[in-house]
Amino acid sequence: MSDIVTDNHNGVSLDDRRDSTSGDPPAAPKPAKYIPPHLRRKLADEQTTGGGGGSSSEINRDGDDREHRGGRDRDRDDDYTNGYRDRGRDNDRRDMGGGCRRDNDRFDRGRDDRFDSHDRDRGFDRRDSRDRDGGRSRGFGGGGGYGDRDRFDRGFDRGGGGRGSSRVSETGTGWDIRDGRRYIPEDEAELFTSEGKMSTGINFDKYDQIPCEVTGRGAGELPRVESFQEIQGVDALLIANIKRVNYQRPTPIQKHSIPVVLAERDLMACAQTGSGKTAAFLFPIIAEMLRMGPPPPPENTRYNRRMTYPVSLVLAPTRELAIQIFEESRKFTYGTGIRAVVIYGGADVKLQFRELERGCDILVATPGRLVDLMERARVSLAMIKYLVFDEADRMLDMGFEPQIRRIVEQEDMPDRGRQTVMFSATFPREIQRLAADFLEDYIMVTIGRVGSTNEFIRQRLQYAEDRDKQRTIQKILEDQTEEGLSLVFVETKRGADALEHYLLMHQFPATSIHGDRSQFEREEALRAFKSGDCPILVATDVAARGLDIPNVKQVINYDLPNNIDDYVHRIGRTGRAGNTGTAISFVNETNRPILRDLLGLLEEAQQEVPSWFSSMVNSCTASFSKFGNRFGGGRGGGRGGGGSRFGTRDMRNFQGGPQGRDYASFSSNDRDRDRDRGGSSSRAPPPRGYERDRDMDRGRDRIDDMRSRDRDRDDRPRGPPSRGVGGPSPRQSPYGQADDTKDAWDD
Ligand SMILES: Nc1ncnc2c1ncn2[C@@H]1O[C@H](COP(=O)(O)OP(=O)(O)OP(=O)(O)O)[C@@H](O)[C@H]1O
Repeated sequence: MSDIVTDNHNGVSLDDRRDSTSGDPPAAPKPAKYIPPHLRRKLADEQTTGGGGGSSSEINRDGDDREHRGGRDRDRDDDYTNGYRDRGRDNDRRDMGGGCRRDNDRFDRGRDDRFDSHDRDRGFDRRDSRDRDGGRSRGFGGGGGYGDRDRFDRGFDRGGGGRGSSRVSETGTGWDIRDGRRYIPEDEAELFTSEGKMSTGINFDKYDQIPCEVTGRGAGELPRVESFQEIQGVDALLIANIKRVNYQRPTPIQKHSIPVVLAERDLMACAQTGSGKTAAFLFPIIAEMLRMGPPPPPENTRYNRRMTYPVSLVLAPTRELAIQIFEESRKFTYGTGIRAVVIYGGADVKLQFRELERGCDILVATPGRLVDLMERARVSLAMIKYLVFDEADRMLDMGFEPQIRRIVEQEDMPDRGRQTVMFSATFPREIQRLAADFLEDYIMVTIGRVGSTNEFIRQRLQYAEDRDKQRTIQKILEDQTEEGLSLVFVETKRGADALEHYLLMHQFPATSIHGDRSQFEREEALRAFKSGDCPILVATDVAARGLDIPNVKQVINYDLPNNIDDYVHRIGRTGRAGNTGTAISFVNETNRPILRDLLGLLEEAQQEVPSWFSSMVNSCTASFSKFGNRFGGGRGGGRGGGGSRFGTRDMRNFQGGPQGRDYASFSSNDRDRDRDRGGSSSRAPPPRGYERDRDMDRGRDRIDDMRSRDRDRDDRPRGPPSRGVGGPSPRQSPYGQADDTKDAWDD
């Protein structure tokens, strides 16, 4: 196929043009003819039947169209000769001259050098990684079942760039001319700036020691990837971007998830905080988008210029997380022509309209704003091929389930041919139920125990009555010797304002982020925190999930959350990408709902458990132990005791459901690839016991809801009032010995 691409249709092949650049702009002004993916097969057929000339002329005709067109398109080209776009183009030229871009060059014949002898030994063949024919040329050597794909079956690539497909694709991918859009190259230096970038820590290699489990039909046959470069069929542009972000090798969640998505399977993936889940879904999705090329314009509909048809949709619970995923998408799609857009509430909707109108292939959205724009007929989900739920449990927690169900089930999103993936560090049971509705015959990848914390975070407890907390945090911040950022979590918005004020009054450079602050203020607070201008950020749970901020050295739970999953996510803002960090939690009797789970979590992570805390847990939780883990278990996680009972695993394996016959389990420990016994490819029926669990969970949800209903929207004080003057000093626990009188639960 590459022969066809580089065939000389007008005297200058793309190879010639790019190889001859060596940093200089191409000498020949006459454009080389890019053959859109959808025409290549046709051209190949015609060439083999002696009709190559015809095709050639067809391509030339396209080229002539371009040369002779006037009006709007000509204006478009003129745009590229000045200002910002000119700068972007210079970047492109510079890139083409050497460095990454040389590697990156789509038609660089030296690209196979990437497949070193090691790769060859491992049985990876040296096929053209840019083979856009898809079809049967893919695979991991060992056979991951990739070879049966045919993009033509899936309706992609028949129309190439859609409207405007007669234009020449500058990136060579066809995405940059999808929908007749104008391609505006990103500024590489700005995008890949090392400022504020997370570097991997000393523990990065330890991720490989964490046990993993892969379950689901055919789990044992899925390969795992050891390096990004060895994956066949991945576009060199994407590999170059992986180099730019300086990812040397995949993390375990990436090793196991990437092949699942590439194999067109639905996926539920769970791995510890900061272990690289974002790239675990972005990388394979973008790889697939590049391989498939842009889809044709929607059929049987009058094309609505103002309507956007993204191919991938990433849903995230909070605005800041959506922005972060969008920024990552921009990096991974750099130079590919694929356009990512982010939409979220609280921001100017007109600006978001404009961004969408410039073209949108990957849409990152918060559910509320997405529904809003769908109602305004600005976004259609009719062409969604990849659907990602990041931190899906948090979306449910925030009450977004109706919006999510509407987006997935009641609008125009295709049910067939769609791939759905869910990622989180915690997977309470209600999210596994949602998965049963949205995911089809999915693979579940679990790295470590679901909902566990990593051992790089040193977890400490500090007994503090509510009335003593301000003094306690002041002392901690004063005693802090290590440089770095401190993230302080509080329960309510009012509490955030109050603590920020207190800290500022005591000369601590603090800022805050919560739901009552304007979007501008939220983004500004994050910027000041990341840059170190305000190294103390007081936050509600809006900052608990997903945020990846380098140099956060300590997380302080000024108010502990009500459930252990939130605790896991909060402390996961430190100790990321193999770095170390500290989490300090203020504890007192009002934290009863989480105490037992917290004890189990600390023991599991081999953290020091102060004896006063063990006593307190026994004392505070004894009287309601008869309710089992009513409040424990992280919204249904069923923890309540520690050890191996912790966590929610693949429900299909636990409920005596179909898995006994149909589902396989692959674990990094036993590597038993023979356990897959075949199985149906239809949606998994609800496991036995599902209805009963649902009822139990509904009850539990109601209780949790009552306790945590919109902690970020509701300023009601939580828990009993603090004791009067004369209580224990801030740094002293009353639990020197077990106190059996403190066991009443006054819910
Ligand atoms: N293969 C890799 N090599 C080096 N760094 C990586 C790799 N993958 C991800 N990272 C970096 O690790 C950090 C954490 O990644 P990411 O934010 O995706 O974690 P996460 O698992 O989604 O965390 P959370 O559960 O908190 O959302 C990021 O700074 C990311 O750039």
